[in-house]
Amino acid sequence: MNSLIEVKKLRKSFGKLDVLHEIDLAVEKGEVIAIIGPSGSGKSTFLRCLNGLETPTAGSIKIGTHTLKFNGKKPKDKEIRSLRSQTSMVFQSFNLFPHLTALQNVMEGLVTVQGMSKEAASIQVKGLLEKVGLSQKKDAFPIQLSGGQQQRVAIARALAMNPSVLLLDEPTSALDPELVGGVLAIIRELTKDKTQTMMIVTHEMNFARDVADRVIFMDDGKIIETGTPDEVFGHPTHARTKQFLDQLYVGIEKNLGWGL
Ligand SMILES: Nc1ncnc2c1ncn2[C@@H]1O[C@H](COP(=O)(O)OP(=O)(O)OP(=O)(O)O)[C@@H](O)[C@H]1O
Repeated sequence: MNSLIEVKKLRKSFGKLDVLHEIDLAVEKGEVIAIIGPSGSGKSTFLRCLNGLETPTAGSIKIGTHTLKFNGKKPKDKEIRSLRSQTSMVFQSFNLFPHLTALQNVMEGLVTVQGMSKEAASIQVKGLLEKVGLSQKKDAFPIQLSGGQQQRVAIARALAMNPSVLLLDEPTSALDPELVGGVLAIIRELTKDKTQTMMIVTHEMNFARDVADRVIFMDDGKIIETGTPDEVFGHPTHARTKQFLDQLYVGIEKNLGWGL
């Protein structure tokens, strides 16, 4: 079958540090994938490779009809742009432009990357601010918004580009605990119509269990186990997955707040 995303033998090293080891993965259109795993296992690096923020050392990435092969050399700007045009990323730390309002932040890519007029862009994105519950805040600057509201603007901004795949890198990790639920609720809503392909790196296990079609457990730069949420959380087959989940459960028993 022709999958929307096909990653083959993807490797990434930073100098002598091998961070991703031959990752193979196919993702179907409309699939919601949650990527879990210990700190430093390469989850963010993997997402960053998918949208061209990091250049893989070897392997290939196909998204839609574009395939990029990596051989240690810097890819052409045109090739990177082709990856970027199909992916939008939501970062842990929002990364909004401080001098632009919420509405202007959401419009920015349409105007500067896609060359749309400001009038047309503002009409197109108004519905998106509504979707993330922020139409009342369209003229607010990031500093006037809570972290949760800023992240919701960042989600609207990512959606504005109409990406083939939405990449979310620990979207609630930088938020105060009371703001996490609101942002997760927005993402949960987005997963409901099963049209937007999404890959979400998260430490929120309950959330992953709820929204994902498939959970991927990464450790040490490899995909160790993949399956439905019930399979991975309920009946993990690999010892490392079990150990990781057991550690989380011990964390909860000690009330360390792992978001389960
Ligand atoms: N730009 C970089 N230069 C050098 N090493 C890096 C760079 N980015 C990441 N690394 C290293 O790559 C490894 C994987 O990091 P990565 O952030 O992908 O892990 P992660 O699973 O997302 O971790 P976390 O859950 O803590 O965010 C780590 O050892 C990290 O220090």
